[in-house]
Amino acid sequence: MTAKMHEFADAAALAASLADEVAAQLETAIRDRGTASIAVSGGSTPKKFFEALATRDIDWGKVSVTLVDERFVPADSPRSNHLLVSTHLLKDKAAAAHFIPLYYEAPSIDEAAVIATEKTAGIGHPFDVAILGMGGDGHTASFFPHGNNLARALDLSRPRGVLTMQAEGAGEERLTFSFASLSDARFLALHIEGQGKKDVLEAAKAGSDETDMPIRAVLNRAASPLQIFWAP
Ligand SMILES: O=C(O)[C@H](O)[C@@H](O)[C@H](O)[C@H](O)COP(=O)(O)O
Repeated sequence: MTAKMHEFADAAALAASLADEVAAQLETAIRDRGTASIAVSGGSTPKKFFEALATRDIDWGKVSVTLVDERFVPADSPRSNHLLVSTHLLKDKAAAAHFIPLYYEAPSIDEAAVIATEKTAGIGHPFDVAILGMGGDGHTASFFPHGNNLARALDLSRPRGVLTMQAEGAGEERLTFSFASLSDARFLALHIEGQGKKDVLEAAKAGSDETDMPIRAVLNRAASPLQIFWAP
């Protein structure tokens, strides 16, 4: 599917524009189907976007928010994406949203992934909005280069759900929605910032090996058009 580039003068302008677009997408979903669902990524990039989206005056009580992926740490860990979203997004107007975490205390991460799949089964068929980030190694979600579960995670023939991932560049073990869960989001966006990430994107476009740069799966095989939001 094609990718459309949206470039902005700075991160603040990008955050405002992406927040407006996402709010409009969620409002349309609520109007058409009564509810809306959004999956957001963690990391450092989304903070300004989250802060802007939290102020948008939509019917947040009808919106389910979840994570594209999560480090296998409890919500009080500084590495937790749940903590990041609670701090920067689930406040102000968006405090009324229904958040579904991916991390659950369980005897193993595999059992936590089964719980996360069950807990999120009622949303995301497809997601109304999915916001992806990208690492400097070309990972997105927790689709890390040479990850132990990467082939399964990128296999669009597999069922929707949450998988585990271990990889050299990932730090903690990860929980991640599969590509099949994210690929057909009604609004599928990649939010990256800085010249370095733009260079990584160009390198990804110049090759085809998804094991080396998993973002290539999203660039080349996503079911929905990919909206790339970039600021210097
Ligand atoms: O849990 C995570 O870290 C994210 O979901 C991950 O996929 C993130 O989007 C990239 O690593 C980019 O992170 P930065 O925004 O910090 O560069």
